[in-house]
Amino acid sequence: SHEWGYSDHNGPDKWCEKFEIANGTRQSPIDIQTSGASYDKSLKPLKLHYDPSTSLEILNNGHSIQVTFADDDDSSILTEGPISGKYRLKQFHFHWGASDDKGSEHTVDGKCYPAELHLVHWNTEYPSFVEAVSKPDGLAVVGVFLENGAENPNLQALLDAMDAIKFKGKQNSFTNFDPTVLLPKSLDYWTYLGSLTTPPLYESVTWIVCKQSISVSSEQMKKFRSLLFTAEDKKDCCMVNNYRPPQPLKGREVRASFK
Ligand SMILES: CCN[C@H]1CN(CCOCC)S(=O)(=O)c2sc(S(N)(=O)=O)cc21
Ligand SMILES: [Zn+2]
Repeated sequence: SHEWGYSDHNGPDKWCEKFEIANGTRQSPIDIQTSGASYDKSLKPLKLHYDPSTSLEILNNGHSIQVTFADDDDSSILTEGPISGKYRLKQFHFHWGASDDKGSEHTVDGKCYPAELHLVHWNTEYPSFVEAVSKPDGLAVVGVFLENGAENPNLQALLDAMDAIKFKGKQNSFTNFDPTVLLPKSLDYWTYLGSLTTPPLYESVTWIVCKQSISVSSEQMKKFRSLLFTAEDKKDCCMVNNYRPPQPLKGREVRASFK
């Protein structure tokens, strides 16, 4: 089938042809206009407890690089913050640009970052991830901006694993990785109700976007850009610009956990 992607012929402007919800009322990402975000003192600090023994594999799924986690118990969970109940970590992945001036999905007062990390969690109120993924309160995704700066040693394990999964469909074991090392010092966040930023674009995500970024060097960004959208038997197409641009806010409220 005519698979969605990020090129002119199958990219974000075309997704509405197969996924009508692309023009829905709670689509993501958005531009976070800091002046429009209201401080909500009832918002709790984020509580993230990750067990490194739940990390399983690193995968090139043809859209991004993704690390998947065992989610058959509550070892790696997100609680508190803007959510009620417990959400289990399922996977994390990234979005990035062809150059350092773009690549993030969310923007802050119009500022783009070179990359954005998404930690995807599902609501254990539902029996499984697949059940949760399409429910209005099914997912909670923590977004972390990667900002140009010093080399980030905490990305090294990921970067070293990339050589072996250059092509779409490649995966390798990726055990004992603690995603906590990818979080910024401050867990101050903005939160709003949105969607998956890729097809099927389900409006099922409570977005939790960290105000503080983590660093990535230009050299490290070049490593992300050495990945391919394409499989080994196809013509090479560099995995870059795998981000959806900001979508209309349509009257939604964006709350801040900080003053
Ligand atoms: C490439 C497909 N990306 C999807 C895959 N999943 C959804 C589909 O699941 C079907 C059972 S997902 O819930 O893991 C997920 S979260 C995000 S994002 N960028 O909004 O954090 C995208 C996606
Ligand atoms: Zn994402």
